[in-house]
Amino acid sequence: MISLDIKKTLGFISNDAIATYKEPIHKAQEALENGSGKGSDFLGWLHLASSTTQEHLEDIKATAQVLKDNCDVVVVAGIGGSYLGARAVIESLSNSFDLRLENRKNPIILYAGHNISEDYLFELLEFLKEKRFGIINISKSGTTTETALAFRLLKKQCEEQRGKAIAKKVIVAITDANKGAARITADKEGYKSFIIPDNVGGRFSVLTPVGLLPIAVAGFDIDQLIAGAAEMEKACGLDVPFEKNPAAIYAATRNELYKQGKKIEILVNFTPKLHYVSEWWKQLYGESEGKENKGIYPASVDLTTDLHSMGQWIQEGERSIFETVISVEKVNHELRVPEDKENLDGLNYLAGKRVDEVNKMAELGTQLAHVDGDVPNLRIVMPSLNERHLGQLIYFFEIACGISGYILGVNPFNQPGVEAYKSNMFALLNKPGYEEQSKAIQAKL
Ligand SMILES: O=P(O)(O)OC[C@H]1O[C@H](O)[C@H](O)[C@@H](O)[C@@H]1O
Repeated sequence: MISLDIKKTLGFISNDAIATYKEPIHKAQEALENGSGKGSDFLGWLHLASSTTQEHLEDIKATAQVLKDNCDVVVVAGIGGSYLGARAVIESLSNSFDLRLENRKNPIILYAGHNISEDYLFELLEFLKEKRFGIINISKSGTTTETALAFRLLKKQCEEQRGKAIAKKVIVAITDANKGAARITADKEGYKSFIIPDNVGGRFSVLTPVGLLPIAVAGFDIDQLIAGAAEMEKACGLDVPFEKNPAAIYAATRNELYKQGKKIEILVNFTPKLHYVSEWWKQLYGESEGKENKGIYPASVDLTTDLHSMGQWIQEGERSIFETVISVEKVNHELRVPEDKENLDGLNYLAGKRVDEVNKMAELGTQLAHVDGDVPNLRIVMPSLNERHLGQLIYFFEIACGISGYILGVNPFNQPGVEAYKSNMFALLNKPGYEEQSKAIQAKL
């Protein structure tokens, strides 16, 4: 089971200060459970894992099998909550050189619809030429421009390359039950489709087919992922005492640090496999808390890589940061530093040691240095990187986010600010219906 260690924050905030959150956090938890808080239309994620049926998982696995049988490459088209969760799990569990592996059992997973780069899309379509590829088109609203644009291009190429009949088999839609262009297209074309429940917002949707289908196509165990999340649901339940509830302690600690002027939380890992877990986490916390002119700014670094770029700032820059380190206890492979007779590099003092031992000492040394540099450190310990622990981590962050947002006093389940760039873009592109905004924006240029 993953666990949380906040000892290295206690030189900055006191246990007593954390204890003052006991009552408000209990109230926040009750509000989540009873649906009496802000944004209560979007609490479908709260008991999603424990209420997921085997039948639902089998349906997803069967669809994944169709894609596996018929595709060498599957493109996941989606943005924000419609791709980050899947990518976080897939990249955590995949071989670091997955794209280069031959004799594959599972399709290569590629991503699109998360940018509007012409070069990216051109090069993707070039790569897909003559490949047996399929598409998972993911959009809760079914109207997101980035995703719709990529899907239009991908669908055309898939149909031209593989024929309409096969295209219909290898294109799957994950979207709203009734609304949006993605739903209309899926129904008209007869694609297999999955529904994103109304009451699950994009950034909380990784344990719906949004995350589960791509993860299953990539060959990972979605039963274990859901089982892990359900375990964490129990560990963070309303009946668990405050001191024993990791999500409550995380929410309390980060809110207290924020109150003490620590405005930026940096999520830290020591393995590049977790890079997209940080990207997923940034959306989860950024969109949930960053509103009404408040909210901790969620940032991330990959270490030790970024110690050689951002390390200086973290050690000695403005003291407005704290870190949450995700520490993986046991790595999956064993590699020891070889003895070298000449020892030209002076590394013989490490001979015989596991590479991970070196990494762990880098981690410990970094933590101590940063704490000495006045950067409070939280530590989330993952026993190992597998589906079960990732499921636990996902739910831990989700429930802590709901609680934390309520403590902050915001609605953690909306994202009104995201619309501003969209309406400007539509106005600039003269989208029908935006005539007034088009005129107004032209006057600003
Ligand atoms: O799933 P979609 O409706 O396409 O939305 C994709 C993403 O973009 C939106 O603008 C929101 O800010 C995100 O919360 C969402 O995850």
